[in-house]
Amino acid sequence: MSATLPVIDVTALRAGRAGALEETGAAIRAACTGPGFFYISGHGVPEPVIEAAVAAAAGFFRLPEAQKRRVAANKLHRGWHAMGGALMEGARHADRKEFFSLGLELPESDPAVRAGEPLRGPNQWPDFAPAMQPAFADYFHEIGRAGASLLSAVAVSLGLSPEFFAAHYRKPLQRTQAIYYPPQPAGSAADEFGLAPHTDFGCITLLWQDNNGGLQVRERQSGDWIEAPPLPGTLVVNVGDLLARWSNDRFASTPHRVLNRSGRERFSIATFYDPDFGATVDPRALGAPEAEALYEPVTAGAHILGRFDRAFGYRKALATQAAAAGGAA
Ligand SMILES: O=C(O)CCC(=O)C(=O)O
Ligand SMILES: [Fe+2]
Repeated sequence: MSATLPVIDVTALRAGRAGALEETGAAIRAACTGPGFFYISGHGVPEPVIEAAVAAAAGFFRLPEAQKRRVAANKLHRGWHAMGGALMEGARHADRKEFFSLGLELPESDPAVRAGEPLRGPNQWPDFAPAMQPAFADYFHEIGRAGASLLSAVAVSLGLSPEFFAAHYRKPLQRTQAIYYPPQPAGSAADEFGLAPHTDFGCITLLWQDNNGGLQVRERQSGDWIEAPPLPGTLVVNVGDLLARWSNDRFASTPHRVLNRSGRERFSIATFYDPDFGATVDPRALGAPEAEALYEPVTAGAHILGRFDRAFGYRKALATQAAAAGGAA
């Protein structure tokens, strides 16, 4: 018998109906202390916004590599990440995926950018794929609203005021990534994946996936990999390491992976809805008594950068360049 992940309708939550925070919060608590994964329906991201983003991404990924390389990921993590650039911790093979990453659009004049806060600044839009900017700016905005609304119920599910997270999400480190998975080649090894088993780095992830399937989640009790199949009109939501840590491990950050055996191109859009760079993530702030706190406080930015440095080839290259520049000086 295959286990199924819960579907939580967030329509009432978004509408601000009486009792919705508590009801949705209870369902979220059950899901996050259980499988660590759930679906949301009624998320409010308009279907045309999703369709436009997916169409733009498909067009972009099908362009020649030489063209995509013109927006190769910069040190702000913005732009195109080529196949082979991401190696999950503990994996033997790099992921068989490409992705395009954007974040909060901040002008060079923004105080955080001027202060040199890592990962902050403008997005890197491909002028040769002009549909990308309008489509993904819209998607980023809409999915961010869905994330903020969801977090109000997550806060209640943790016994906090609904506004708790908003104070830590003034300039969120939200990263939205359009991902392209080519079909898994026949005869590939058992440890080759579109996306190798991993846990997400940040707080909460909202994922749109196409109809091809391929996302698998590790069931916590059995250790079995179960499918998280596409369900029309839903997003998949999961807890990341930073929220597990904040919750003092009351919430589970569950390993998951992608294996695109559909024989077709698979597209998804993952949004890591993460807090301000300087947000302090401390289980004590969520009520863990000092004697029971499992983790030291960490800033969201330091944690996420640390995980980036271990997973992404472009960051290793940057570190090598910086070391070489330092050595030459
Ligand atoms: O593409 C998917 O279905 C999953 C993406 C994911 O888990 C990630 O990007 O962290
Ligand atoms: Fe993930």
